[in-house]
Amino acid sequence: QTCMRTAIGESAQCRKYRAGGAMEGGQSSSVSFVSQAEAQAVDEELFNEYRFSVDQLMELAGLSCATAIAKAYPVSSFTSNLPSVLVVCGPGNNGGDGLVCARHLKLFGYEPAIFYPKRPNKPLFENLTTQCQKMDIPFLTEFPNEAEVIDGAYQLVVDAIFGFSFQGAVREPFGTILSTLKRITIPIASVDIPSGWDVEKGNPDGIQPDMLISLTAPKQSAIHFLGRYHYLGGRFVPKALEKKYNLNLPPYPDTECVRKLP
Ligand SMILES: [K+]
Repeated sequence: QTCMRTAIGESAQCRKYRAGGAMEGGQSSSVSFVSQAEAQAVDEELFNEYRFSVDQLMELAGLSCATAIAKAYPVSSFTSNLPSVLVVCGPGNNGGDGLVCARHLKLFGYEPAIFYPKRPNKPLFENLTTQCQKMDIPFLTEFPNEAEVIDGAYQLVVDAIFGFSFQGAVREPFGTILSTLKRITIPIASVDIPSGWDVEKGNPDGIQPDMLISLTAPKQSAIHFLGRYHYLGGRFVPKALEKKYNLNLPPYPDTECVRKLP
């Protein structure tokens, strides 16, 4: 199957929205909202056919997240000198994006702290962890389970718990973490997908982030995103791959690694 979108047929139209207006020749450009299977197929192809390494794409993904956060919540917009950001990292690559994002946030002048309860036993994640430690980014040993404590200590939470491979009921310790994150009042910026949301259907009872950074292409659940800032990041998709999956990615401005979506 060369293009899974073909199998989705007409209904795919419902999952597209206007992002870039009309293209040359009168054809409209609208970014596609991809299914979980499509997101995984694009991911596999980037690694297996296009020969990218996970480290490469994770670096660009995490940098995109930090860049989008800096655009939506500039350091100068906070009253405290160093805006503190709690970055919650999950057990897969979404968590890896969170580690990279934290490192870039630190370089951008934020004061990140990381909670990383389930660490994969792989050099990639160990190296990302060491890089953060050596940049004096603290790792919390316990999650503050009172919403008020988080509200008092931080200005923003980065949700890098689950991405497009999330499935089924949330297992601990992430169930407790997500139920606390539902009660905080400071904004949440979600990496790729609001954690705990079904990748396609969303989750009306889940966390409601203020910001979503869709990586590669928005997933179908992004239709249910009601926050203020929706950004597209991960400017690494080769044109042929974009065409094969009819991603219809809107153009990024000049050399930017992110762009705002309506
Ligand atoms: K996430």
